[in-house]
Amino acid sequence: MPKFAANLSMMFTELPFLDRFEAAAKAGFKYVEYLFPYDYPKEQLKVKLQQNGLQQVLFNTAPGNVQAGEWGVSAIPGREADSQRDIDLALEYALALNCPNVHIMSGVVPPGENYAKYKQTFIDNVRYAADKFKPHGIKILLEALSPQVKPNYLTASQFQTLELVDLIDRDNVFVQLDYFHAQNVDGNLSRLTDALKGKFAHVQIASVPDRHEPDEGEINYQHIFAKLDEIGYDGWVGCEYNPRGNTEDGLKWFEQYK
Ligand SMILES: O=C(O)C(=O)[C@H](O)CO
Ligand SMILES: [Mg+2]
Repeated sequence: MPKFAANLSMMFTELPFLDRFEAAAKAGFKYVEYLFPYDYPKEQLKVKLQQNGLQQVLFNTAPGNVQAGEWGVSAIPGREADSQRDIDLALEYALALNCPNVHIMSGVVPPGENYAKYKQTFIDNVRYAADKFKPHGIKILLEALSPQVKPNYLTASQFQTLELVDLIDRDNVFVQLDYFHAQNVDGNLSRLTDALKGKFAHVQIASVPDRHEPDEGEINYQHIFAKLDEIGYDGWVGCEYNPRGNTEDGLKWFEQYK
């Protein structure tokens, strides 16, 4: 049975961020993920996790200057120092929060820029991170984002991310398989899951096309969850969706998995 993690950046947004931990625990979650921890001291987040009996399973490196259109800097040529600073900070948080996975955000490649240069910059920066995280047993995750959500992100297809994982060639670097983006770009989700078997170490879910609860839309998540069990996937499944309304009211799909 999948181990579900509440995504506190998207779920329970009726509440201030720090109150979402308790809400997730009360709703029956044992695991949480969220985009960025950096607005809060790590000690404060650690207490929230402990108080509510939760394990943090994922967060991301810092996004850079979001107002200026950045969504990660690790692929941007000339920003290597910023990338390494973000990676070092992520490692500090991961150690303090005992978090087993960190997603390294690549960034956007503006049209007309030299794609190969961005790709190589990302490969170099992820290798830096992989070697720093390895002694601590922390996995690095790379994600493809569909153009509907983030146009011109370094990778849109799961297969582009898989190629990067192979080129980076470090045994603690994996694909973060977000089925919402995968359905938008690649489709054929059962075969895709087989093709990525052993190469992904975290999953995220949401309905397509509306990115709501996994009980509507064009993806049959009952089938996907059975597929993940069938291939022996033992990582977490992050609920990275925008609730249709009140978060708790939308959690009927989760009843059978508590
Ligand atoms: O947007 C997503 O799907 C994510 O998982 C990232 O963490 C942020 O882009
Ligand atoms: Mg995702």
